[in-house]
Amino acid sequence: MAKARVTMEVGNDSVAVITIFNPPVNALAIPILAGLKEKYDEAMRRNDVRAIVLTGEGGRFSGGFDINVFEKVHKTGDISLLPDVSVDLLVNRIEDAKKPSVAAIEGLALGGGLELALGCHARISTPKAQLGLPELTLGIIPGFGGTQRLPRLVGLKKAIEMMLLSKSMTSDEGNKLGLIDAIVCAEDLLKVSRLWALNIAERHKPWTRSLHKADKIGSPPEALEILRISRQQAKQTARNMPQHQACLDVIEAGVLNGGYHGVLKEAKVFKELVQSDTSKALVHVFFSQRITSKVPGVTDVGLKSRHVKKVAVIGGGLMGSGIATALILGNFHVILKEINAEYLLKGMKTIEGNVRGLVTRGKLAHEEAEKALSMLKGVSDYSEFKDVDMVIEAVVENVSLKQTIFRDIEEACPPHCILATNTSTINLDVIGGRTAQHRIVGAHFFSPAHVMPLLEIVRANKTSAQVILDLMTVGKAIKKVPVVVGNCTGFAVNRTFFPYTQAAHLLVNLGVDAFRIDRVISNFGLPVGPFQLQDLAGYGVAVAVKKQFADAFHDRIFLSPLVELLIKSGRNGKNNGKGYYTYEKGNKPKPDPSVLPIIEESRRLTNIMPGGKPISVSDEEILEMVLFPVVNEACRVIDDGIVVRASDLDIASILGMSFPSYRGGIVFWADNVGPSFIYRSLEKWSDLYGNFFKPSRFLEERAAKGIPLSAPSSTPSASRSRL
Ligand SMILES: C[C@H](O)CC(=O)SCCNC(=O)CCNC(=O)[C@H](O)C(C)(C)COP(=O)(O)OP(=O)(O)OC[C@H]1O[C@@H](n2cnc3c(N)ncnc32)[C@H](O)[C@@H]1OP(=O)(O)O
Repeated sequence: MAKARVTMEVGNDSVAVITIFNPPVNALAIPILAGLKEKYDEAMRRNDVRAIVLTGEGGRFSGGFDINVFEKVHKTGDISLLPDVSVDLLVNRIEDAKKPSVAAIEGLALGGGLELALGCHARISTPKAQLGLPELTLGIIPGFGGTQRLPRLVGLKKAIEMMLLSKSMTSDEGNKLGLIDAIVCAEDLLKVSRLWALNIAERHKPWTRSLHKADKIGSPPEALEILRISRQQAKQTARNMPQHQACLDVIEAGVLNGGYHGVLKEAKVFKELVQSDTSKALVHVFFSQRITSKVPGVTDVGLKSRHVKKVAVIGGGLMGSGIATALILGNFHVILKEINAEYLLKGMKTIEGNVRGLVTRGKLAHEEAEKALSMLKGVSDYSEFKDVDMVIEAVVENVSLKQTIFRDIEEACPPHCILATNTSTINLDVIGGRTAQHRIVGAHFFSPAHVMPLLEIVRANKTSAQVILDLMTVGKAIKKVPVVVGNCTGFAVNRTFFPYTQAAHLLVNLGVDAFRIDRVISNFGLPVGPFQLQDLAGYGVAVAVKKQFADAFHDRIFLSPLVELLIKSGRNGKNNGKGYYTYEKGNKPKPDPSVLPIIEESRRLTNIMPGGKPISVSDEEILEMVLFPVVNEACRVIDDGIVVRASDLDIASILGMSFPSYRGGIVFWADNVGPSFIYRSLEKWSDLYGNFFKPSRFLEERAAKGIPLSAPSSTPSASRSRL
């Protein structure tokens, strides 16, 4: 690969074009920043340069500061690896220079990339460029002056929204708000930018130093009110994360004491946050998410994905209609099959509702919705299956029904057609039976399928690499993050998190309050606790899943009768408005005290409270007793080779189970807590409360040797891997 560099060319018009070259996103790596300083110094020195145009090679301005540097800081603890850019380059060399700069933006300008552009005296962009400051998603704040200059260009409210929600804007919107001075086609970008730069030099166009602008941030009382409201909102939406409040503090410093003061404070806070646990976790997530698309034996063997145009979805229930929605939104022709006209109509209506709901919430344009719906066709037999490229079966979790369907579709579909099942727990080898095994694959979506970002792609013994690659491509096209996993009961995510609900039930039967457990877990950062989650999923799912796991992992199951007792008493969770909580339209779910006698009945039946008395545990112990068994199962999943690498399980836990991303995922979090502590705790509880807590061999080994759970195994993976 060509070396990262910054070039400068001076034209006959006396404009120096400084270009960043660091594919694929022109990240601002240390040598790039050094190159920029050097070229700016040269441009200032040279008498034949009157103005500067700053741009990026290859259709992208810049994706921001090189995130690899943060990773290095996290690994070494050496904060001096971060260069001084904000004052040294942005303020001194660009903004306060005696020659004007114009940013010529194509494709994207994100993070430090946009901040470079903000330091310039004008910005010209191509249509549809993506402009944003997504630093908070990395646990940090903008560090090259973005917290100060963006509010001064687009207004405080908009800038706060862009930074706190990491929401980018298009050049069109930027143009309306004052971030972008002109929009031109890519062919004209440099020509117009050069002229613009010269016009600034000749004072025909304004020489704007955005750090010194004050007209868009309002009076201090107005600004402080906006900041107060934003702080309140961030308290609700960004619990347990320091960067949101820190960002608002830094903005406030600039509002009250001037932009330059704000820049200095920003630089200080930026460095502190880079060293925070949140940043370590979120940078880990950034790279781990990208590495999921590298699957040994699939993406490194020279295969090209085949073109999938038409997909059949079997089953128009909650999952099937969600999957069909995601597919039509991704521009795939979809055939939805149901067993009769009534069910079909219901499925089609759900899909329509999903799509129109996006329009109502402003997430989809009306025309896009109409186009998506035109890609959908409902059928009640297999006659239309003769030219489909992929089938995704999404019927109820019934083994014999699924086996029949797979026999039928093998006959009805063309030989190249991929045969996928959306089962969430059933072993693929059981479903497929004698079906052409190389074509069978698991396409495990998470509910609601058109919203949740994870697609677990399950590779059975004989699934071909081509089929995996094709499904990965389809997954990406419908904006999912595909994670390829091996075949076993529950696959990677549900298997890992099965002990989560089990542990919660065990604790309740030991006398701990169910609502307290839910509170502890949601304070930790999961959106809802295990009992509310059970309410949301419906108890039918809980019963079916328990059976699957009891069959597969009988050595570590806790059989609580509680869900069956709830069903017997006429409860079915959110579905019928009655679960552990009560559900009324427009109100938050409320703990239902009338569930307590049912819980008592369960305790009486299991009779596991030591001495018949509830155990006494702290909130911290509750958290550990629920999550350490999950870590324990994660260890088995890693040890069995169900995931390619431990970090895949981090991404799967975040995107499939809503494990808080700022804790880095289940394995990353466990390594932070310490395998040895987790091992000792599980061992203690297994002595007290039984086999459910028994530490796995993998955890025991790692704890004894002091090796992180995420470290690659020394055993050759080929002997163990199910992938
Ligand atoms: C001081 C400053 O305020 C601090 C900062 O600037 S922090 C950085 C802020 N910028 C960001 O957060 C943007 C991060 N990047 C992205 O969102 C996306 O990569 C993108 C929208 C730029 C491109 O997306 P897409 O085309 O799908 O490509 P994607 O697969 O994500 O990335 C391509 C490669 O570029 C790398 N990359 C992307 N942005 C990078 C960055 N800022 N630094 C280092 N590497 C980066 C990715 O790791 C990936 O590497 P790989 O091919 O080895 O896996």
